[in-house]
Amino acid sequence: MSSQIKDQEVAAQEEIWQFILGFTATVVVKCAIELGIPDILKNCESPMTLADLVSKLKCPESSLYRIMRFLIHFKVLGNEDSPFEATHGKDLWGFVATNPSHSKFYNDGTACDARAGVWAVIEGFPEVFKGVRKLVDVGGGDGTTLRLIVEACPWIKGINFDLPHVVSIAPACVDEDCVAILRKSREAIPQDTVKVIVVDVVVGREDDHEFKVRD
Ligand SMILES: C[S@@+](CC[C@H](N)C(=O)[O-])C[C@H]1O[C@@H](n2cnc3c(N)ncnc32)[C@H](O)[C@@H]1O
Repeated sequence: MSSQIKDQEVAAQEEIWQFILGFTATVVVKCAIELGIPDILKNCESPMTLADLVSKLKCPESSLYRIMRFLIHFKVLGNEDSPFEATHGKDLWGFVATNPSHSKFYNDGTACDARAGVWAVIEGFPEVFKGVRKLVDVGGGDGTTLRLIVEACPWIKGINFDLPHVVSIAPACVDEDCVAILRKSREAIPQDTVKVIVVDVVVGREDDHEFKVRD
């Protein structure tokens, strides 16, 4: 089956599911209003946890969790500022830049995640690395992902691109580079010899129904 026909079939399936389950949003919002959730949140004096809401409404926690997740995901409820920014007065990257211990904690966590997950890409999709001579890991943290890839594919030259406070303490076995080189390389290198490899979890996007590898 051609990928175009497959995409059309997936789109058609999504449309059918939309017809079948399209009533869900209306029902969840009705349920939230009947429970009085918007009023409770509007009138509370300090931030409420899910447990606070459960004890106030005497609802099963798992059901209330699903209702709240739905309302927040579809932006029926929510703040303009992220909770993190509201608490710390800056975004996560600004915060870790001035908190070295938190930065290390964060980098060690993402490195741990990379050690567990990057093999799925190296072993599951080895073809994406064929013909790649230089690989820039954008937001590559302490370089763990890049190091594993370069070890498995020694023909690749790795460039770890991240914020100065992260790159400055990353182990030195990967090359470091700067924003200008990254921007220029995208313009300068011929399209047929460049691959941008994105490995991430995508939530709430039209094409989030499949795990895709894109060049
Ligand atoms: C979720 S972590 C990913 C870490 C790594 N790629 C991995 O999978 O283990 C996102 C990374 O993006 C970096 N980052 C955030 N803003 C950035 C920016 N403006 N320029 C470069 N890197 C940035 C952070 O420092 C962090 O290391």
